[in-house]
Amino acid sequence: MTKSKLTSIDSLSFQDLQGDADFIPLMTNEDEDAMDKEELPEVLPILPLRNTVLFPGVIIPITAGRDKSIKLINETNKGSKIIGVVSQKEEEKEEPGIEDINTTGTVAKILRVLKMPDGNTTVIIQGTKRFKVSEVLTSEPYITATITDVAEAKPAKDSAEFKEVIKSIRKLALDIIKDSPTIPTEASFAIKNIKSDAFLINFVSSNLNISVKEKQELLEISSLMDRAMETLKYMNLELQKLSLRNDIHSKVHSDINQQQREYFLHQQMKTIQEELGGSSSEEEIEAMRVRAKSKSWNKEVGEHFDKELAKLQRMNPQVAEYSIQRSYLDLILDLPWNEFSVDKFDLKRARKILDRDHFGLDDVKKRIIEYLAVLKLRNDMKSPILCLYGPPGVGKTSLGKSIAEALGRKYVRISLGGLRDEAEIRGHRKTYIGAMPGRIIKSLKKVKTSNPVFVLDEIDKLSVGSQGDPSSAMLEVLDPEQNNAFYDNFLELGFDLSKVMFIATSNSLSTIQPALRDRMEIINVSGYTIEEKVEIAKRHLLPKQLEEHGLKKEHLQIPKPQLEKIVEGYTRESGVRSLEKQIAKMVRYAAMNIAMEEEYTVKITNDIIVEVLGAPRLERDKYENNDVAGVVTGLAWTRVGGDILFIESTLSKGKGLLNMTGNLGKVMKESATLAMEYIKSNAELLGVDPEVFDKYNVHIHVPEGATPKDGPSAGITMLTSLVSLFTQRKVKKSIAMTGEITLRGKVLPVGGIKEKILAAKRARIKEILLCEDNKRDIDEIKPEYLKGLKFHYVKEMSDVLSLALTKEKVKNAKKL
Ligand SMILES: Nc1ncnc2c1ncn2[C@@H]1O[C@H](COP(=O)(O)OP(=O)(O)OP(=O)(O)O)[C@@H](O)[C@H]1O
Repeated sequence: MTKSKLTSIDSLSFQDLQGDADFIPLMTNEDEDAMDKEELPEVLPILPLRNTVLFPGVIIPITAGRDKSIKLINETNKGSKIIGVVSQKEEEKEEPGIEDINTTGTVAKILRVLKMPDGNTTVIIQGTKRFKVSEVLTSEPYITATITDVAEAKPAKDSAEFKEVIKSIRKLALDIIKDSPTIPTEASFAIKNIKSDAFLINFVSSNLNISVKEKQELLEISSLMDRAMETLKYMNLELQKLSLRNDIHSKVHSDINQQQREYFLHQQMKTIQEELGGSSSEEEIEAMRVRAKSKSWNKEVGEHFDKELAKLQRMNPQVAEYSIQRSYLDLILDLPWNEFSVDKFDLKRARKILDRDHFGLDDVKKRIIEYLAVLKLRNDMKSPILCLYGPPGVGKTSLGKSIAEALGRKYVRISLGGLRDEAEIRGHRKTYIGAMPGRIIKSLKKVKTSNPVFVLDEIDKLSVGSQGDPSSAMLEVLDPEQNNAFYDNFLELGFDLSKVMFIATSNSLSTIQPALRDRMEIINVSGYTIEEKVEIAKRHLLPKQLEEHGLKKEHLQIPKPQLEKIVEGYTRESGVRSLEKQIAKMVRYAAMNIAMEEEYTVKITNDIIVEVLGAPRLERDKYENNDVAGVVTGLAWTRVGGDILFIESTLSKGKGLLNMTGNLGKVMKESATLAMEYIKSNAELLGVDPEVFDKYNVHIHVPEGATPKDGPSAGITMLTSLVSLFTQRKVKKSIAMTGEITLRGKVLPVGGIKEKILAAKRARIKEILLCEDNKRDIDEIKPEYLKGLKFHYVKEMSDVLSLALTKEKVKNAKKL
């Protein structure tokens, strides 16, 4: 249906028509019949309509502009008010002749004539009956012609089919009105109120959105049923077109709606942010884009970044995800993709730096320089990862720092001690609350180059927890075949670690996962002798502490003997960490005196040492006398380096029970049982009365009961202690031993020799008993470490006993 083709000459809207109640003829079927029966005049003035067809019963306004039409209307309006209305065959014809008009038309009644301010005349006419032009009489001043009636074939009054068709027309008309965006909904009232079937057909036909030619064809159909069917066909078509258009419209509309909504919200957000004084998200995003241009990442990372940035742009800055996304993008921007520092491969300079920072450690330094040489020649980092292994405080971590300086690389360190969660290394997926990248990626972000010296401290203390196994993540980090694309869960991108120089440090090798250990080149950094410690204190620790406390070299003097006293009496360690603490105390003492302006230079004496550090804590002398049977010095290895230990045993009246105390582990207890059984089975050979075993209980104790002790290496010490006890023979002075025993009295080699030797030296031991197979370990130790020590290599327990025990009995020897 249309609103625009209702008029003959100019347009007048359907709405205008509906707006005036007079224009809706509330006709009934009876009115229609009466109209049909009306007598027609023989001759009628003929008014050609340019762009519409008038149907019987329908009221339309027409605007007459042509002279002929105005004249016809004016004259007829004064008289009969009846005219014949026909449509033109071609709209454009200004002066249509008889051949230019259709011969079937509608008789119309002039209802009202309105003179318009623009000079046009608007006439409201109502169709009554169809007619056919028989003969044109005049063409001037307007066309007149004789006409004939065109009978209308109406269906039978009770035709059910016709009734259904009418019903359909009414329903379709209502549907069309509902769907059409241009027809006002009031039109549905008109449709509902039309009582006459023929008028309904004509009214709808008149308003159909079809061409004049098609309307004319409808008018010419004489059978009302046929015309109704034809109208129905057009209506169906119209409804389909409308629903198609609505579909397209709603689709386009919803797209635009969503966009508009977002735009609107963004604008609001921007305003709020500006009000709050924060930088607007747009500026932030733009800044990121600018930064991204300067990055030298590869295409894949670039594309990923662009995608993620677009995601950020679509986000509402007020939601939590926005800040997660922003810090994610910041991380990508902060990471040093393909950014490297230039290596300094001057090996002489490197050696100088290592010597400047660390005293001694010649082997270690040599290994490091060799490593750097390989690096220089190959110029790729696919060489094994270094692992500095040794007791605490021997300078493993600080060596890493010196290596970085020697190479001209940045230095970064992470401590892996007690780390149980795999995510600490590999990061959490972004979807977790509080997700973060792992420590590797975080450190690289901090250090800002892709080739730093990366110290992984305490790699032996990685432990398997409920949150996965961090060692397996470490494997990926350290594997030269895989680490060129290390995947961090948070970063979601592979990062190239192949140019990073990893240096791990460890106190123990046994607790490092075997696969991890395989990937590393182990460099042993064993502890220091007393002399070395004194040198380290003099050259490094003291100057360092003076500087930290704001003092100058001349403010404090610690002579060598006093340094030695501090080392011996107040520290018991392989490294120098607690020595550094004791020196710090001395420096503080000097600082206090100088600040109180009592003296300018403080010279440390033995008395001052006792005043500041208290009485010496470590007095070994009480163990050094050999007046008691059953007390023997053993050598032990612990994670904190080598140490000496004492085995004491006593006899008491009883029934041959063996007691052990001193927090001993299973293996150590087994060693004691073994020693006991060996003595029992060789009693006579050893000069022991076999009856003693049933009359006495034996108690073995290893002092410092709070420290757990374990391992087989105290075997020969226990045996010597027990034989000394049963024979009441003296143990040689200043002798120490280490070695495992078998039931047959063989001595087996043990580990940790280097550390044990250093510990023995610290304890001023003179002679050491070892298994013959341990000789090769001794050969590897620098001769200066061995100065003042005598080694006895043994195979059998009998050798041990003859070397360790004197013939002499102890004072006050027991009679067994
Ligand atoms: N040979 C040395 N020369 C100079 N200073 C040293 C030497 N060895 C250790 N130090 C100093 O001792 C301190 C402790 O060293 P560092 O922290 O490197 O020990 P570490 O072996 O890494 O211990 P941990 O196993 O507990 O990590 C540092 O201040 C270091 O400079």
